[in-house]
Amino acid sequence: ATMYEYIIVGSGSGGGPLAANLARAGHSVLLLEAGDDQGDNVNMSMILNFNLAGNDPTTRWDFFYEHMTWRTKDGGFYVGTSPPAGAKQLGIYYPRAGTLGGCAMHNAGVSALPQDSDWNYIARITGDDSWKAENMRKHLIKLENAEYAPGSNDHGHSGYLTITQTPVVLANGSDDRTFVQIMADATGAGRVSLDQLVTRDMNANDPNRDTSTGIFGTLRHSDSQGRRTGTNTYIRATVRDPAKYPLTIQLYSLVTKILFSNSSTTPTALGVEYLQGPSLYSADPRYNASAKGKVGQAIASREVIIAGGVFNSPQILKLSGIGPAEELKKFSIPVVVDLPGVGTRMADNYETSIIRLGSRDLHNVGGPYAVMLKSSVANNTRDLYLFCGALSFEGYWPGFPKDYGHSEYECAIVHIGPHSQAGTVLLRSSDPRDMPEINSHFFDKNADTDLTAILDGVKWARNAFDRVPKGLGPWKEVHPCPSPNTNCTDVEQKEFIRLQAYSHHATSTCQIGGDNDKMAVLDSKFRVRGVKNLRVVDGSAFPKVPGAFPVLPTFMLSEKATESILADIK
Ligand SMILES: Cc1cc2nc3c(=O)[nH]c(=O)nc-3n(C[C@H](O)[C@H](O)[C@H](O)COP(=O)(O)OP(=O)(O)OC[C@H]3O[C@@H](n4cnc5c(N)ncnc54)[C@H](O)[C@@H]3O)c2cc1C
Repeated sequence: ATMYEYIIVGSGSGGGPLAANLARAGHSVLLLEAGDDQGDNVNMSMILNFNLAGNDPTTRWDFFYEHMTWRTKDGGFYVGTSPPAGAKQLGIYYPRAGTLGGCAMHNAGVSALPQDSDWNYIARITGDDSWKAENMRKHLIKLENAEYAPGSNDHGHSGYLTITQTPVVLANGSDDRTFVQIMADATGAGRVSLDQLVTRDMNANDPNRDTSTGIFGTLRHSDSQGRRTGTNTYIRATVRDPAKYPLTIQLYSLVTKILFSNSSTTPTALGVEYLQGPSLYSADPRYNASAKGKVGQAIASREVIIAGGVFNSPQILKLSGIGPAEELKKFSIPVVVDLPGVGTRMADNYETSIIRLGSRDLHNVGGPYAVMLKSSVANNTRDLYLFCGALSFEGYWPGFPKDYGHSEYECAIVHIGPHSQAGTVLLRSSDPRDMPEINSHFFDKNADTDLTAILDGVKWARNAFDRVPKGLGPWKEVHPCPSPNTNCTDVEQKEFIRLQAYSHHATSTCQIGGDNDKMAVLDSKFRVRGVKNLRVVDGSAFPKVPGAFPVLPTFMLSEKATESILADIK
């Protein structure tokens, strides 16, 4: 097997930039990625094609949680709570991307900072002040190229992650202007101009940022031509010059386990074993059980870094003997370290939507724009992120989204910081090609408080919608209170939200935590507890889901890990 200084498993927003950064610092890196490179596929490369990207079989990894999506007898899909006879339950569809660049290649690209309190929480539980929000902004400045904020010293301008604001064109008399005006009035924006509102910087370096509410522009990791930036573009730019940057990318390589040396008292990661071949993971819609792949090994002289994402990083650790001993024994996996926290305490945002159909087609409606709110149960900071526009987004199922025609208008509502953090990723078998069993346990704790927050968002949007002038309205509500039943109760609406809530922001299955926390998987420098030369660097490392959207925080986490890893060499 060839030897590299670092082996990184997975090229998402955690692993991808880390591989590029370490190579740019002069270290030899092998980046192993199960998928292939679809960077030139326009579904992926153009950010506003994100719905096509999410459905593209060349990058899709299809995971399912408990309830909601069913396979019908005729081979189709049913989504809902009254499946037809004979349908087989699949669960909530939870898309991921198995491709060079990971989910940052098919996500909607919304790039929002987490709350400062999310960073400060990590500093508090670990005693490592380098995680404090005031110390994390430098990572944003290093990685971003904030095209939307030229000249601002609070933002970076030479990083790999170009961020732009999706324009909302407020032509006089357009329906967009009417909607934004209605929303502005509902937020009490007063005399602030609409153009100012739709370009407000949600990532401003403002001590009051997390308590500010109202309308903001939508930031995305793409350039002004709409081209997606981030993982794939940064990796490609780095590998283009192999003489300068010693980065090797090996695609179609599904890592099956970490190899350890037992020569010292602490197990030490030496390298990895993988299977080489296309579509070897069963979440891939092109998976063929009879194509087994070719076994290979790679050795790391310094470290192995796992960055397989929130479902795969805990699976890889467990398959390698790091996880709850009881579970590993069940599958006859020799225990390297009994770490009970691996694959537990999974966190997520909850998302729902209010969708309405106007009385006529909507004209010139673009967007979306963001509305940040504080619900009646918020603790001081804003806890709802709404994105509103002429769209219909009700969660995921293969083939999403449903098109309700040209009169559709929606506010999708993301709940920041829900209480429940009880999701699990459990092995189904010891076969690395099997998907793990995933259970979100949404609304497991303080459910009514979270449901109240989300319902506040629904009611706020409904109230705003009701202000539209005649001609645009009257509306027909698709949900949560389907017309003509405009009198549905809070209990009915909460039940709808509870059943229908979806998400795509799962984190925290290999959490950073304090030394006294038995469930902590990582220390504050991303090192896996109980072993040497092994770290996890991806969304699974967050102890809580960061803010309303995890991708920008994960890019920042990757910079933080770069700093920690390079510091350990000196
Ligand atoms: C449809 C969708 C829309 C989203 N929209 C947004 C948004 O607008 N804004 C936002 O902030 N967030 C959004 N997210 C979430 C966000 O994109 C993810 O949280 C983030 O990209 C996760 O990064 P990661 O590095 O943790 O993991 P991933 O991006 O999942 O990367 C993991 C990588 O590891 C590879 N891998 C896994 N197992 C193995 C193995 N055994 N061997 C080799 N390689 C392996 C995978 O192929 C993948 O490339 C969205 C997610 C989805 C699915």
